[in-house]
Amino acid sequence: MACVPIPLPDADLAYDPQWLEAAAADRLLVELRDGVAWENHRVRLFGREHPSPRLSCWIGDPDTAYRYSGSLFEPRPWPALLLPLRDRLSHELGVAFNSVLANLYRDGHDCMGWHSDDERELGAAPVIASVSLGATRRFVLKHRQTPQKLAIELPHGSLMVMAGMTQRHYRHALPRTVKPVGERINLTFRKIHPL
Ligand SMILES: O=C(O)CCC(=O)C(=O)O
Ligand SMILES: [Fe+2]
Repeated sequence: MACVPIPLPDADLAYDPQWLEAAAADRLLVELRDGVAWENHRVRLFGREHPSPRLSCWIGDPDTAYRYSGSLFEPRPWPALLLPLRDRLSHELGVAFNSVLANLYRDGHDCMGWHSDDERELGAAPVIASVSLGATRRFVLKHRQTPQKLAIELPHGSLMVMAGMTQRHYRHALPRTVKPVGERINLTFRKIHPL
């Protein structure tokens, strides 16, 4: 299966429901869950710090420190198992990805609130390649100015690419769910331009 465009005004989205073969996705899920130094990053909301409702790890080349939600994250070195993934994405998308934010959603309570990946160090029109593993969760996008919305279920082994003006015009989120869902790991590969 190859990436197909998802039509959405003012956005540039492509999606492959089965970018990874099932066996490769299974292995990656287990190895990342057990091998990544998961941390509970703190996020600032209305001037107050809170533990974020998920576990995370910022991974990348040594010059990819990332300022996010009021904190500066120094990258952890690349685990060997992510290198073939990074190289395949860089090749397929023509982007020299140098970092990845890994998130672990332990169950349906874990989530990510509305945001755009529009930090200055990502540049004006970032390509963000999002690989999902484990439980299927709903990913939602909402236009900043119009009622335009999109919801898509991201299954095990899928790839969602956000490019062009997507971050400028849309926010996205991974909502909480009351359905009983298992663990999910999401990897968002990025290219940081050191400032
Ligand atoms: O978990 C997801 O699918 C979204 C993650 C995300 O938006 C991010 O890491 O910036
Ligand atoms: Fe994001």
